[in-house]
Amino acid sequence: MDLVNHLDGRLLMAVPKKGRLHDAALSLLQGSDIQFHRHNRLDIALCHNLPIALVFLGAADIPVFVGEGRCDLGITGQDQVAESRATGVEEILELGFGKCRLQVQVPANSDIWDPTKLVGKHIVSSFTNLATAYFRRMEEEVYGVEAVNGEGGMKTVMKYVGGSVEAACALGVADGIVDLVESGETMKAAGLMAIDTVMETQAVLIRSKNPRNPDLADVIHSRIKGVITAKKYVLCTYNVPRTLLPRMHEITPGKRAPTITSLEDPGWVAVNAMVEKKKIADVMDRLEVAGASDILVLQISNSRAGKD
Ligand SMILES: Nc1ncnc2c1ncn2[C@@H]1O[C@H](COP(=O)(O)OP(=O)(O)OP(=O)(O)O)[C@@H](O)[C@H]1O
Ligand SMILES: O=P(O)(O)OC[C@H]1O[C@H](OP(=O)(O)OP(=O)(O)O)[C@H](O)[C@@H]1O
Repeated sequence: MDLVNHLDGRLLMAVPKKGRLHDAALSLLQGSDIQFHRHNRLDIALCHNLPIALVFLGAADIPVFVGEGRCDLGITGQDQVAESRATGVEEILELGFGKCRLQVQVPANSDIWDPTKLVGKHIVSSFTNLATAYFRRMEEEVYGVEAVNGEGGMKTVMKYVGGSVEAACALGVADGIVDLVESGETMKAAGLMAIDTVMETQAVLIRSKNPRNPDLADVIHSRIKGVITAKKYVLCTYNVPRTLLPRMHEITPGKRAPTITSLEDPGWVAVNAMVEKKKIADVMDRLEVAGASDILVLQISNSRAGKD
């Protein structure tokens, strides 16, 4: 198949080809009804039902390709967007997965508790741009802005390593590292402890500032937002005497406002309201105490809200 000719006029969407973000990104595409078949070993897949092609790339390369306008949309980590320093990229939607922290770590048995104590020492990271900017701030704290901008500041030595960054301290290559932490298991297993957070990150939908087909980019944005909202919320429905509505409104304000429907029984109403999944148990307890009955919780399989 002549893929290059088939790409003509299609919106190009970059997706992580492996790693932590891959599965969740594919699940979002599936929920958004972006249908494709990826041929064995091919990093480009044409969609059957939309004029889109998916481009499977490393998470770190995605902001670069989108920033240069070679791809129009992309899914990657906020950490990768910041590290890439890509200026042609807009972060348009936080996706709620791939949540972790980029942290400064040192050997757990070291007496370094303050990151300024690492100034002038050896640091290893896969995020050398973010780590360099961070240690520049530390150097400014220690030596003052003028000294660091002039020749006086002692430079922290930054070394790039593409993977297994946690091994650097044990190998004697680094005094500290800057790497991602989620559960902390990897850090603990490597005998390290975190002493500061450089940034919090999660997966994000990014868009080129000049997409090939802005209308289609908007449609995909909207579909993905619908899937995210559906995953985040449930629909809570219950019956309640109309007189109790003000209190109910406080407990279930809904996303915009709850829907109130009259019941055959005069004086009673039915209420429908979207509630964040993580709060639903507490909300049900409070509704019951406040006098609601017939409380039901329904999963939302997809959603589309108006503009915020
Ligand atoms: N433990 C984690 N928990 C949650 N999200 C993570 C975690 N580790 C990484 N991420 C997110 O996933 C992104 C990709 O990290 P991952 O380790 O999967 O790299 P990768 O795709 O294998 O890339 P590489 O080609 O550098 O190996 C990170 O930039 C970060 O946003
Ligand atoms: O705090 P934790 O839950 O242990 O997660 C942190 C680890 O996850 C990431 O690596 P990943 O396992 O994706 O593999 P990689 O080193 O090949 O990137 C990251 O680079 C850390 O090493």
